[in-house]
Amino acid sequence: MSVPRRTRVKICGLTRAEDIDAAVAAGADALGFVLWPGSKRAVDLEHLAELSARVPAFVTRVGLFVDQSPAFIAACAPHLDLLQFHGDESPTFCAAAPRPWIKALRMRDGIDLHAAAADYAGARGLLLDAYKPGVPGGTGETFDWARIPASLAAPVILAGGLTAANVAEAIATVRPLAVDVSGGVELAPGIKQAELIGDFLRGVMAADDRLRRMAN
Ligand SMILES: O=C(O)c1ccccc1NCC(=O)[C@H](O)[C@H](O)COP(=O)(O)O
Repeated sequence: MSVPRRTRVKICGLTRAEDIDAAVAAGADALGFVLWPGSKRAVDLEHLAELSARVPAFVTRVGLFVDQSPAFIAACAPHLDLLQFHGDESPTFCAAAPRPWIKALRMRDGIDLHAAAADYAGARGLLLDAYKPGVPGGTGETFDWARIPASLAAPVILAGGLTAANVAEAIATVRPLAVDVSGGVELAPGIKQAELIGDFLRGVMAADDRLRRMAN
């Protein structure tokens, strides 16, 4: 009988060395750095280089962009392992990326996830996030996880308003490849709290353990 895989965890919106250390120590699989200057969690290229150098092997460094130039993305790429396109980037734009990439899709009413999965077939995953008009991401809001079809032909990274309190239900509902959190583990935008990060990772591990017990 197959054993449910471990749910991967991305901690996003990191701006401080101590928060990188806390996320790595808690067992995060990926760390997200927001390169979009309109975010309160944004880092610039120089800061990215400094923070990226602190990330150990086997932890994925994710750079997050919103409709930014290929030249800027190329300048950031040496410090990143994975690109997250969080704007209206076309499949052609994404396919030209200098690194493996994931596409963020904001769950606005009427979105056709099957069509999007076909359009962005080159993505290493689809990050499904809450939709809030005028706010590209980091909303701190959830969406109806039941809207995600189990048959979606793409690895799902679930995002949007996740916390230690709701992540188990999110995993049981969606059974995503990974979960992504930003606001749910911070005291203020870009300022993470180690205890909240630990609580979140423990919530993910408890959810996975429960699914394993159910499978046996
Ligand atoms: O985090 C931001 O400030 C942000 C700004 C603009 C585009 C995307 C942004 N974050 C993308 C992420 O991957 C977040 O982790 C995701 O939206 C979930 O955020 P939250 O609801 O706060 O957990």
